[in-house]
Amino acid sequence: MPGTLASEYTAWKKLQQIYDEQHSKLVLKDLFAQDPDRFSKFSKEYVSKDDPATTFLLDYSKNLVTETILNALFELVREAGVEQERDALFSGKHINTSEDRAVLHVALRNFSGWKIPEPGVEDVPKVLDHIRSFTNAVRSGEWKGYTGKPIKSIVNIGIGGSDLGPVMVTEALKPYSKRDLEAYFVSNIDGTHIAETLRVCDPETTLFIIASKTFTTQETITNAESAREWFLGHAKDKAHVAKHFVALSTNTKAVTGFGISADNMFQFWDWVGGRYSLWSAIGLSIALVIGYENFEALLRGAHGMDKHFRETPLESNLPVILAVLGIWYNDFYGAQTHCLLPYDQYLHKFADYFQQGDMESNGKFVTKSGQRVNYQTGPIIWGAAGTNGQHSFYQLLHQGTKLVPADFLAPATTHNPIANSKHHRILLSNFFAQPEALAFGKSEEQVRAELGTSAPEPLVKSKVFEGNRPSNSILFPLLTPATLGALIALYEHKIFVQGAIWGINSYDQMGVELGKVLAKAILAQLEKPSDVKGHDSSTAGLIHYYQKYRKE
Ligand SMILES: O=P(O)(O)OC[C@H]1O[C@@H](O)[C@@H](O)[C@@H](O)[C@@H]1O
Repeated sequence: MPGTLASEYTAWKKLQQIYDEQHSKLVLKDLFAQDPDRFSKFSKEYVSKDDPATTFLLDYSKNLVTETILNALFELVREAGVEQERDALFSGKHINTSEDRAVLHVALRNFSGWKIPEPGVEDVPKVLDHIRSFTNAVRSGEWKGYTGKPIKSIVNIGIGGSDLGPVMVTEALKPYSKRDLEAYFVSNIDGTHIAETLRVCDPETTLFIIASKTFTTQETITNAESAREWFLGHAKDKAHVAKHFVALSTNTKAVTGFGISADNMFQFWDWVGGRYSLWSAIGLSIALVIGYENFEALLRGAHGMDKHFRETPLESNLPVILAVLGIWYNDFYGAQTHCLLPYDQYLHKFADYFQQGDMESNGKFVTKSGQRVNYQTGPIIWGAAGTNGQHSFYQLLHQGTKLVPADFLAPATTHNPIANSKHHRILLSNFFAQPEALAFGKSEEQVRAELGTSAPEPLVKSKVFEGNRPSNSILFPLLTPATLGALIALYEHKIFVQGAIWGINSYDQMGVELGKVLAKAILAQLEKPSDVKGHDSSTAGLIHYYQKYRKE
């Protein structure tokens, strides 16, 4: 319930007691040995009600849980009022309380006609139509640049939620992309990012997409201004901007002020959070790259998961299951991080994307009612595409001193079955082997048997894998737009459930503000040492050192 600290719930206290009494006895090897049905009990197949081809298997049997623990976790979900909060989300209640906003990314992919009484929702189909017609015009070559040539490159200029979703999805769905349309993404204020991008672009055939919800973000506006300057350096006439610059924003005034006409603006609304915005106009670059039909399939895939989340009882509700498992490790085992490990090169930006999705949503220490929490909230999200991670940080996952719960994701079939799918079989053998190794390890006896009795003791010890390290596995037939949509929505709703249990507002991002304000003040002081005022000696010392070397 809003206003209650999670640690005050009866179910939370019960979970603490269970943890204290049982955790040393929760050994995966034993749990599997004791119950031959463990896999079938603790795995679920998702099949979209709208499209049975959108399906995946979630195996959560390799977690340090029993039915009793899961039941206590579901009790926690009920006691925290997550179901009521979920209904509030879908009905457009202003659950982003600090900003007094609805949270309606689900309205951007609402193919069931759910009634959501929030201004702007009725305009969603109009914007989708705008995306469709513009995308078709650019992809067919009908949309021409200022010298009459079709568009060959698009440059999305945006940061955070206005960058990471399009980057992740266009990478993930590359097999569906128009290969003769190059897509670039410029986010960093570091001039290197825009400079290196412009170096390979031709002003006659490049379309700039300025993606910013607020249209005030310093990085994006500065990069957009530099892009416009570069463009006008070639095109000369300002009238040509209309053929080469479009904007994705909620802020019409700032967009037209920048010189982009309202006709070239794709609208969205303040109820779309930046990190939940790839489904909105922010997804224009995705639609351009994969085509409108595939973009819609992505949205439909997500909508299927919305339905599942809204309608499925807690015990079978996949986002809820992932959320409570996360809570169990984060709040009772004291795990600090959560690892996302897609065994799919196309998903190599998946962890980066959910780093913002999860950490900006749930990295909060006050509840919605302003109390300081006395428990851990959002985990640190990290990860890499398999098998690269195996040759890098998996050492710590297997033998380090930290508990790192992990999600493994993989497609059963590949878009690139080269060498008769030999690569893919090797990839998948690793996808199956790693969770097994993490869970069951290798005992000292096994090591001794392998090395023989004369093996030095330190060598034996160094080869032991304690095991008992938990993971989820998600296996899907093929990475299609709809499957990707379902997977993203799965994690979005997981984040929602966790935030609701912790009682925090998952939809504001106050923590990004202070640094921005300080940077603004410092920017005005960078010229002369005598301007540097009001800082601690460390910050002042750093600025003074910079000033010794600064060049125009
Ligand atoms: O889309 P705009 O408004 O440029 O914001 C871009 C990003 O800015 C950051 O400071 C965060 O607030 C993110 O949530 C947001 O996605």
